[in-house]
Amino acid sequence: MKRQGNKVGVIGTGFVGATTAYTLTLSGLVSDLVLVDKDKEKALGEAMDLNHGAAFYPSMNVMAGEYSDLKGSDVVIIAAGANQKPGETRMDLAHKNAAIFREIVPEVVRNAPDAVLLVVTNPVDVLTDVTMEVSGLPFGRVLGSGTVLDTSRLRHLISVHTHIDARNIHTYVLGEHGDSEVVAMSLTRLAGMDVHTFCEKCGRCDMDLGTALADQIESKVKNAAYEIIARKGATYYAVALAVRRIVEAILRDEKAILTVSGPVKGIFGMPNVCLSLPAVVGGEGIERFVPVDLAKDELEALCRSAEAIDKVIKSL
Ligand SMILES: NC(=O)C1=CN([C@@H]2O[C@H](COP(=O)(O)OP(=O)(O)OC[C@H]3O[C@@H](n4cnc5c(N)ncnc54)[C@H](O)[C@@H]3O)[C@@H](O)[C@H]2O)C=CC1
Ligand SMILES: CC(=O)C(=O)O
Repeated sequence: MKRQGNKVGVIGTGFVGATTAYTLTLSGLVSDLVLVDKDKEKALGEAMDLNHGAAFYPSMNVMAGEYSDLKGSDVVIIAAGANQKPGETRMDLAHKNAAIFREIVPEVVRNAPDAVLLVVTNPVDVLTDVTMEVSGLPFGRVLGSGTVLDTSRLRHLISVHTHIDARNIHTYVLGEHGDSEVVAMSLTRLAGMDVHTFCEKCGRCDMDLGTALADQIESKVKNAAYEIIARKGATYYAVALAVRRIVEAILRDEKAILTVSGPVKGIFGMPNVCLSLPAVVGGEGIERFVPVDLAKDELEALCRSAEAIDKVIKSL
């Protein structure tokens, strides 16, 4: 009998995987959620805890399982592997997490050959590349959460300074989800206006978004993960919400524009790596990237970001 509704798998039920599972239970998007972790007791404990809230969220089956339980999944989220310790960069995780992905991805594809694979583990761009290579899936069916989180951080910070709802701020962080990412201030729009025009016309902001403030915001976006990890050891709430949003765009075939990570071969003369550009996301994952007009310095920074990712991929 055909299953009614959507089935999602989460591989890795640490801080990120478990919090993502929690956001999905609240979302009403999913009918079947399967949690897989090499630590089976951890996955089982998370499934039990989520099931005990079943009286308070829309009906769904949550189970801890094996890879074979992923059969029929529409989306499989991979959040397994090492996270950053204070002082570590995301790229420092590349070798150990690539080795983990070479174990996980064949199991996922064997059991859920029709699923869209959504990579969250860091370094997310490098591992999206590894997942594409190991899975052999076509363009779009493998995507990384990329800079959807960073873009949300940027929208929040602009919101704080302009007193405008973050959901009404259009802006993008592009490139690597990591140290070389590009805060594309030139693309920022509020009510159709660039930030300077908006601040001039609005007159109610406590500060104009001038260059000094834009630099401060850029630095805060880039250092956000380090700041949080130094204080509480890991980041997970905002990324889980970002992943929930990507899953929503896929399951509802939304054609939403999101800065997910995927292969950018042929765009701006960049090497063929995975990184984030605004992309149209629907039922089959990434449908296409949207060409954007960047300022010259942003385009140069984006190309440097692609080269930084390429260097790490070539070192694997
Ligand atoms: N893309 C993004 O925006 C973000 C990515 N992350 C990344 O997500 C990843 C997970 O972070 P946390 O949940 O904080 O780590 P964590 O250490 O809390 O959880 C990792 C989980 O992966 C499991 N695992 C390890 N090897 C496995 C394998 N071979 N098969 C199945 N499960 C396995 C572990 O048992 C553990 O439960 C890290 O790489 C982290 O850097 C974290 C925040 C944001
Ligand atoms: C850990 C990480 O990648 C982040 O919070 O951005």
